[in-house]
Amino acid sequence: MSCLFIVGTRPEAIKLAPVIAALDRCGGKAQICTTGQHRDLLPPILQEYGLEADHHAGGDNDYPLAALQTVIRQAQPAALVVQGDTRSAFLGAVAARLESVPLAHVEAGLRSGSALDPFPEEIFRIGIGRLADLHFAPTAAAREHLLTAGAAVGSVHVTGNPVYDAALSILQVEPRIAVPTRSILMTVHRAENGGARLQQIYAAASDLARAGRRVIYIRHPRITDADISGLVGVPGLAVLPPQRHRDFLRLMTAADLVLTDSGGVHEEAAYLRRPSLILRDRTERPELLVPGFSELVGAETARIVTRARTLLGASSPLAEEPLRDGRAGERIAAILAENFSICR
Ligand SMILES: CC(=O)N[C@@H]1[C@@H](OP(=O)(O)OP(=O)(O)OC[C@H]2O[C@@H](n3ccc(=O)[nH]c3=O)[C@H](O)[C@@H]2O)O[C@H](CO)[C@@H](O)[C@@H]1O
Repeated sequence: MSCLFIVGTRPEAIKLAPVIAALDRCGGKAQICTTGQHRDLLPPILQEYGLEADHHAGGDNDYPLAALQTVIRQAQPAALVVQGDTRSAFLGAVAARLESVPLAHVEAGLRSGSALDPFPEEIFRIGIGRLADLHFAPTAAAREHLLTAGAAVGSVHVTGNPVYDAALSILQVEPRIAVPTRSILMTVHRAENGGARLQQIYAAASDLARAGRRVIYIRHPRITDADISGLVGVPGLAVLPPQRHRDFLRLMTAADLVLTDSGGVHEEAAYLRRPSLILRDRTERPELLVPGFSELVGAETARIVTRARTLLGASSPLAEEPLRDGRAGERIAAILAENFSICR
């Protein structure tokens, strides 16, 4: 018997790679199904983690529900595994239910407190939470959210988040990038940070660069040339294409501050003990916020610049977290194996 993993985006690949590797170590079979969601970002990350797709549900269709159902019928898995809050994960969850295949959710139970922010991710998370049979919650708080929403006690397992396993393993691999010091590393791509908000964030980055900080902005495919036209020629500000995970984490390790609206990057900044400003109005990861070290700042230029100056180079007050031990993938794989007789 096998588990079928839906992997539509870069972060799903990063966070599921440790689970797939752990299943592999116990002799279990994992099948991987990609979708067309991150057409450009996904292949290099799969390659970096030594993963190969067994199935593809997508083509030109952005909403590949029927294609996912066809893949499930071909693959005949004992269970389907989705991760996080992407469109691929949500459609995978719906397809599993329509095909009467048990559904497991990795990174279950995160909640921002508003069904529409982050949009559309919170809708997808809540929806998957209603559909899943097994929930792998990264924290005790996530478990509580699931129980409050009516999940059965025995269906929720607090496992930690495999994002930390991935960081631990990929940082063992030799980087291929020159890493500047005294820098600010920035990523922005959430749907809610478009238009005027994006330009406010860019204005803050430009101010910090002009004041003598080296700002490294890693561009996401969602960002257009027109979006970044105002950043061209700003002294001290470099716009780089998406990086391999090992290189991106090296840039983060050397940075004095991380500016981001990405949930995964927020988690990694906490893990690597780098101060961070979260360019959002809400987060589903409140446990990572610490005044003076990791703060929610929204998208207003003056506030970002002021808080950045305060947090630059701050040292970490975070305690060691028992579940950030690089073994979340193992814990999840063991529960999958036990429930679905996957491992020999
Ligand atoms: C609302 C929200 O926050 N939802 C999240 C969303 O993911 P995200 O917003 O965290 O996604 P991104 O920012 O695209 O990826 C981040 C990963 O990419 C790596 N990276 C980055 C730049 C680069 O040049 N090279 C890299 O390797 C980086 O280190 C990190 O690991 O969906 C996930 C899946 O369901 C969820 O888990 C997660 O809650």
